[in-house]
Amino acid sequence: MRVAAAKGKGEPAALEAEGLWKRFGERQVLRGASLEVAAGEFVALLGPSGAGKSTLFRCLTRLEEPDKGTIRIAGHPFHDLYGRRLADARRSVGVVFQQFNLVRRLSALDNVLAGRLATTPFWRVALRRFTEEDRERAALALDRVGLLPQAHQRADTLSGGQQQRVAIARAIAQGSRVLLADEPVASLDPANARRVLGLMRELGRETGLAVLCTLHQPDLAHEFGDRILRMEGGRVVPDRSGADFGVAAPVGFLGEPDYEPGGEPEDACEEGGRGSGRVLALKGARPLLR
Ligand SMILES: Nc1ncnc2c1ncn2[C@@H]1O[C@H](COP(=O)(O)OP(=O)(O)OP(=O)(O)O)[C@@H](O)[C@H]1O
Repeated sequence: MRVAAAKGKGEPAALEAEGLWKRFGERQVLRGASLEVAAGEFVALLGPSGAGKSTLFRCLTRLEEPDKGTIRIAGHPFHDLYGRRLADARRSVGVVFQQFNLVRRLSALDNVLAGRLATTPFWRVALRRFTEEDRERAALALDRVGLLPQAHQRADTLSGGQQQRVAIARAIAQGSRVLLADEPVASLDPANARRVLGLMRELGRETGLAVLCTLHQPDLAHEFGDRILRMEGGRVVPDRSGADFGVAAPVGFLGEPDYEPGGEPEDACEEGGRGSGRVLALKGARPLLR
């Protein structure tokens, strides 16, 4: 079974994993985990502690090698790349972790510039001579997450929420098509958690960034997710707990309709493409299965 994204006809998913298996010693953690995330979609992944969410994420970035299975980014195979080609392709996948993954003693701007490393010759990095274009791109990304005034502030003096926003800016600056966020709000207070999740969702809608985000709080998953999946028995399955929360429509519909006023949700759904996942969710908050 594959948990499919709502996307346009013939359009590849931004992220597609199929049949991922991963074993650590006697412990079979992934047992054929499959999922898709469409461009612009925010998919929340729930699951109890130890279910294998972080393992899945590490496999999706190839920080951990899956024993079996395929991974595609925008339709291009990612699972069989090595060396320079893997490093280049990794730029397409931004990451935000629970433990703020910034270089603590570097400024916010330098941390965002680090996202440009894959495209910058080594001598430029060694001499910290980034091009004007790199600097402008990094500054624009910081501006987008509301942190331009903190550009020269050391990362370890920023609040937790600000650090996560820097990590998001780094993904924007490196031109990622997919953002993998592994419990990005676990260490944040509720207001900051909502701000970070809201930012990721907005970016998806503005730029087509596909977001896969693990969460421990089902209420946040229901508030922000266009679709909600769950890790169970080493596989990814649709989350069935929506009814528990009385979820009918995702917040995007309540606050930011993205189809023609007066148009039927079903019309938008038939059209497919960006945004159709959200409208599809209106038809019952049920993910597509194929
Ligand atoms: N490198 C490793 N070596 C051995 N076992 C591992 C390794 N990484 C993960 N595991 C095991 O795999 C299982 C899944 O761990 P994982 O961190 O993926 O779960 P999780 O769903 O992310 O949990 P949590 O929500 O608590 O972060 C656990 O039993 C864990 O001990």
